[in-house]
Amino acid sequence: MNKPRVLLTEDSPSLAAMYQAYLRDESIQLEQVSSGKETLDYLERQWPDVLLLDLMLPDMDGMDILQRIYEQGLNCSVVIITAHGSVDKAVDAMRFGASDFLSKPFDAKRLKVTLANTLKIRRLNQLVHGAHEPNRENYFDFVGNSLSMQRVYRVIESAANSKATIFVTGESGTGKELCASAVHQASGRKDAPFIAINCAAIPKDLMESEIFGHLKGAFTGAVHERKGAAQMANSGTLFLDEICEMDLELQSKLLRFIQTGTFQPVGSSQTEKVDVRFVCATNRDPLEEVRLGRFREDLYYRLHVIPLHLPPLRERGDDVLQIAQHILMRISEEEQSRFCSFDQSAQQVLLHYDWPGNVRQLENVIRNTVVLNDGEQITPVMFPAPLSQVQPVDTMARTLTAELKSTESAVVKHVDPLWKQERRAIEQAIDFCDGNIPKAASLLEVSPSTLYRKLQSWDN
Ligand SMILES: Nc1ncnc2c1ncn2[C@@H]1O[C@H](COP(=O)(O)OP(=O)(O)OP(=O)(O)O)[C@@H](O)[C@H]1O
Repeated sequence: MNKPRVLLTEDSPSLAAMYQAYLRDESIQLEQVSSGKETLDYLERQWPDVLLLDLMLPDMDGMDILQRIYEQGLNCSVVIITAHGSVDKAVDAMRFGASDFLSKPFDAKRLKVTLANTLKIRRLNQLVHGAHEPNRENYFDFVGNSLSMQRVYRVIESAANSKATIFVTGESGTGKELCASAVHQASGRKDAPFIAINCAAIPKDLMESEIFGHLKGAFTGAVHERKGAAQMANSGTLFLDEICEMDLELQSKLLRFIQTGTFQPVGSSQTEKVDVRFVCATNRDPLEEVRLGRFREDLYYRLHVIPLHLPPLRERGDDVLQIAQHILMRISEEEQSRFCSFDQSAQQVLLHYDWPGNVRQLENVIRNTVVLNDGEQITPVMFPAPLSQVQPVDTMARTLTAELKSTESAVVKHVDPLWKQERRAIEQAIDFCDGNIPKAASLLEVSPSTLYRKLQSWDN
């Protein structure tokens, strides 16, 4: 299990060092920042489980930070640190959702107990919240109510309203773009544009202009000024699919854009600023790509704020049937076909196939079946290969039972006498040892003379 993440906002270096020393042995990931701006920057990128927030900051009032967390509904518990005796402030802070407060000066024990209590209450709240969370049959365009997908829906739901980047991983065809679109639709940005860019599909030379736009005449063929995805996604969400395929040079420009929100269209010396929420996705292992030098480490850490893994279809249990039915109805309508269900055996095939291409492959299989066949109910023979070669489980069970029965009857009907079985075993051992009788005898754990004697008796 991941250790809880705790952010300490304390501008005094000596106090920060002292609190860090107090918490050195706790099982937490502790990070520290020194100003209000650093805290807000951090919260844009990720949420700590607990924020230990000093209210007296050099550049802003800690209450403003607390208020922002409260208004944005960020899922982060806040313990405020107040100057000695400022009880009113503490009361105000509790009104804005602070979980607890620490009045300076406090000792190690007080800090540890407060933090432990806050984490405990947080865990309990999550449990209670989880228990009351409805199990969703669908979520935006997702179909499926498996446990693994409930977790995905929950992460999208809680992260949607923050600006933190969501990094979606998962095999090809698992619904990563669907996920990005759900994040957008669940967020306060839903009325602004959702712009998706596939970093693998656009030629390297055009990618920069695709993201940042270009001025007229910026390069050969740039006959008109053109807006890029960054400008089009202003106030909305920018989805960067297959992010690991992006050229390294462009990765550094993207990093700058993410850090500052500013960029220059190709051919322009003017800087533009936009407000964009990023979601990115890859079907590769991003850390492995970092290790291989194909994905910038700093960009990885900038983007990998809220990781979200989409499980492959084969790990979603019965979801495959619900998704298949949903897709069948859609495709039947598009193709004006009469198909409206799968028979029992076809359902068994769908459930037991491995789906290496996930939902996209399922879609292709269903379209192929609907287009090339006619009827109301899909049966296994209608499926294209390799599905048509998958034996439905009931057929598999019947075959297995038949095989077992034939083996049983073979045992019952053809029991060889012991001397025959012994002879067969000895002959096999001698064969195995290329006629070397002492060796065969040693494998059979008898003396060579026993073998010679038996061989002689069979000759007679
Ligand atoms: N749970 C689901 N319910 C219904 N349809 C789904 C589901 N998951 C994926 N799909 C559909 O499957 C297809 C593939 O989904 P999507 O393009 O989002 O996958 P992807 O992971 O982004 O693929 P790739 O890695 O190849 O880019 C889409 O048509 C999408 O609508």
